[in-house]
Amino acid sequence: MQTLTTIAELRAALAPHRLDGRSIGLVPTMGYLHVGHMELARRARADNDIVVATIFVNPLQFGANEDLARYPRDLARDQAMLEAEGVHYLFAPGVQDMYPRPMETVVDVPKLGAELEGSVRPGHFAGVATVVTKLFNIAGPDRAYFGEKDFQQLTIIRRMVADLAQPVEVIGVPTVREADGLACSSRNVYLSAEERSAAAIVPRALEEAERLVAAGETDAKRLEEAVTAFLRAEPLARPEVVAVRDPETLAEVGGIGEKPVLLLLFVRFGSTKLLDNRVIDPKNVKTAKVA
Ligand SMILES: Nc1ncnc2c1ncn2[C@@H]1O[C@H](COP(=O)(O)OP(=O)(O)OP(=O)(O)O)[C@@H](O)[C@H]1O
Ligand SMILES: CC(C)(CO)[C@@H](O)C(=O)[O-]
Ligand code: BAL
Repeated sequence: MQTLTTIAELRAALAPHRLDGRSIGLVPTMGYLHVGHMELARRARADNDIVVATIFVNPLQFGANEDLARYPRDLARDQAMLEAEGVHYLFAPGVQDMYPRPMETVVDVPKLGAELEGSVRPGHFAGVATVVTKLFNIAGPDRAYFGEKDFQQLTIIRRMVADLAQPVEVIGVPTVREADGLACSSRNVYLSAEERSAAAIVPRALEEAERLVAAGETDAKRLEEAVTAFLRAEPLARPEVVAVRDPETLAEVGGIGEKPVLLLLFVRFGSTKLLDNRVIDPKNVKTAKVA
C-alpha cells in the first residue's frame, strides 16, 4: 500500500489505473480505524480493482466547541490495518493539502442537514458534503462506501450525488457492532469504563423499540417517548435525538403502519456523542412475533 498526502500525487497514482479501465473504490474515513471501517474496505475490495482509503479529520465538519483537536489519531496503526486488508492507496492529506486557503465554495444539503444530528451540530453536514465532494473530485471513484451507522450522513450523500449527478455509486454498509451490541465508533475510546458499560443501553433501546412495534405500537410520537424514557433509565445517558422517520427521506412519520420506519438515536455519555439507528419493518416484526 502506498500512502500519499497531496492531491497531485493521488491523481498521478490513479491515472494509469483509470486508463487501463480498472474500477476504483473509495473509503473515506477520519482514521483511528476499527472493524467497522475494515468492513467498508472489505466491501470495496470485493467490488473494485483498486481501493483508495482516505484519512482526513476534516475541520469543516467540526463546530467551534467540538473535539477537532483531540480527535484520536494513530496513522501507523491505521496503515498496518489497511495494508492487511489489501487496500492499495491511502490518501492522508494535511489540512494545508486539502484547504490551502479558506474555502469559499461549499456544498450544502440544507434541509436534510439541519435536522436530527444537524440540529445539535449546525453546519456539520455542509462540512461533510463539501469534503466528500472534494474527495470524489480528487479520486474520481466508481463507487464510494459509507456506514449505515451514520444514517443521516449516508442519506445526505446519496441525495447530494443524485442532485448534482456526481458520477459515483454510493454503497451503504451495515453497522458493525461490539460484543454487547454497541456500534463500533472511533469516539468510543473517549468513554470511561463506567460510560462504556452504560452505553450498551443504546443498542438495547433499538431492540426495545422493535419489541414495542411488535407488541402493536403504531404511534411514532409515543414510540419516541417510550424509547427516550428507556434511555433515561440509564443515569449516564443523555438522549439528544430520538426520532422515528421515513428511512428514504428522513421525513417525519405520524403512524407506524405497513412501511418500514427508521429509529435514529443520538445519545451523549459525558462529552461523547454516540449514534445508532435501526430500520424497523412492522410487517417483519409482527411476522416474527407470530412465528
Ligand atoms: N460500526 C460501523 N460499522 C460500519 N461502518 C462504520 C462504523 N463506524 C463508522 N463507520 C463508517 O466509517 C466511515 C468513516 O467514519 P468515521 O471515520 O467518522 O468513524 P466513526 O467510528 O464513525 O467515528 P466517530 O466516532 O468519530 O463518529 C463512515 O462512513 C462511517 O459511517
Ligand atoms: C465521510 C467523512 C469521512 C467525511 O469527513 C466523515 O464524515 C466520516 O468519517 O463519517
Ligand atoms: N462519523 C461522522 C463524522 C463526525 O462525527 O464528524
